[in-house]
Amino acid sequence: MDNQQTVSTAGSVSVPPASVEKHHKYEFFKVVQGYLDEAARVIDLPEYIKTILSQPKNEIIINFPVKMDDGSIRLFKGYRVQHNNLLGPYKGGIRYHEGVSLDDVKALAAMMTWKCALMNLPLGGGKGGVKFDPNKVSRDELQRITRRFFHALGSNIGPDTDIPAPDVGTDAKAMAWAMDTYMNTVGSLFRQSVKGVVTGKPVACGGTLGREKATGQGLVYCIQEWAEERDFQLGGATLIVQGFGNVGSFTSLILSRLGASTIAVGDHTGYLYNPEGFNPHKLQDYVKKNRSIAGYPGGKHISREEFFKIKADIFIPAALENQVGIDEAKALNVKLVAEGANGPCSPEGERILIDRGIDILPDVLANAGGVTVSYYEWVQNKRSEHWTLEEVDERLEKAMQRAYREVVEVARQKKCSMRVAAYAVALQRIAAAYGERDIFP
Ligand SMILES: NC(=O)C1=CN([C@@H]2O[C@H](COP(=O)(O)OP(=O)(O)OC[C@H]3O[C@@H](n4cnc5c(N)ncnc54)[C@H](O)[C@@H]3O)[C@@H](O)[C@H]2O)C=CC1
Ligand SMILES: O=C(O)CCC(=O)C(=O)O
Repeated sequence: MDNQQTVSTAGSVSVPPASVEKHHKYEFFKVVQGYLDEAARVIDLPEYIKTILSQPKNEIIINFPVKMDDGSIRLFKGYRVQHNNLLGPYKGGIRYHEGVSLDDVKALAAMMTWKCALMNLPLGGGKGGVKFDPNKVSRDELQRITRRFFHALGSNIGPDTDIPAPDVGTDAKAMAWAMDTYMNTVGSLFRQSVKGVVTGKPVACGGTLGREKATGQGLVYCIQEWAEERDFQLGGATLIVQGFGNVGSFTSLILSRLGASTIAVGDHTGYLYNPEGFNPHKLQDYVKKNRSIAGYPGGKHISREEFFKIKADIFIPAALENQVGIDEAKALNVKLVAEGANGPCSPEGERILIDRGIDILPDVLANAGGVTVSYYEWVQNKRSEHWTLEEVDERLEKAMQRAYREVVEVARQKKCSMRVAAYAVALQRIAAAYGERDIFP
């Protein structure tokens, strides 16, 4: 295969040439590093640990060719960033999106390190992505892109090395292709069945019950904790939801069972408003068939600006990073922003929300249900077990409640934001592990 790989391993092996990435307008990795700095100050993190965590361990960039339906060969750029594996194998999703860049993937990989540590999972942080628009390729092309990418990743991933999962633009089907590719290449060398090389697989090929809805389910458990603390009734509450893919649609659906209604939704094609509330089942089915909310009957078309001004109780950002900047934060007319997406609020946006008294459930806590159930899937694969949905949900509920309460307690003690507190809890766990190892004798 005609693949080019650039692998850098901090402190050893090869140092890659200076990044050829175009300078990204929103420097997501810098933003995440800013939160790391803040949390490090709050807990007095030893400087050497901050130094180690300030860059990922490995940044893998792969240019790989794929045959398209018209017979042409197109070159794709894929990334896998392995941020830290102190607590366990690298873990994190694979994103297919036209905007994917090394900077984004680095930021998202670092966030996986904090998320797994916060949830007390024996996993580290990683993230991957391929830069293309999955809505503009056929199903067959999507399969060939996935198989070529995972073939090229080769033994850089593995059930005890680095375990990918779905993220924006990927789903259970993509994970089935990924697992099959791995099993027929690297896996076959060891003659081993290695289902645990990816999570978020279809249940029929080793996935767990409850993973598809897990991020939305975890977000709802978190929102329920917030509601209980505030004596806020979710029955009758109103939501606005940006992004109606996996996370947005399941959050809307699960909250509807608690009596909350989604009155506005938006995605990459536009925004819709329905003061009577959308039917989340019907809308989810429509999006599964049509790949977007475009053309869905029963809602009034509104602009993005109008969407952010709608009066509601809760805003669920479930699309991409940097969606709530200064203007959106000034416009939002809600009590709570529950971050389903990773990095939806810019630091400036967050500051304005806090000043306006709007609560924020930060991403590394709020959307950690996905990776937590991915961990359950990995454990089931290792033990050759099948857990019931009730067992998965019960464990997830307890895990989210524990993490929520821990973060609230640190935020109270240290008088810091929930986000900084979430980072602080994660960093304390990482610092304890580094401390015990005496890595610089
Ligand atoms: N899938 C998972 O288990 C987890 C996902 N997340 C995060 O949640 C967010 C959403 O992920 P998924 O639901 O998995 O992806 P998805 O691909 O299923 O859905 C993404 C949604 O965002 C919308 N979108 C894309 N660009 C947009 C734009 N410019 N403006 C408005 N909407 C736009 C899409 O139309 C789609 O509705 C991402 O930030 C992801 O990293 C976080 C934890 C786990
Ligand atoms: O389930 C996983 O391993 C990854 C989830 C993920 O990518 C995320 O939490 O952002």
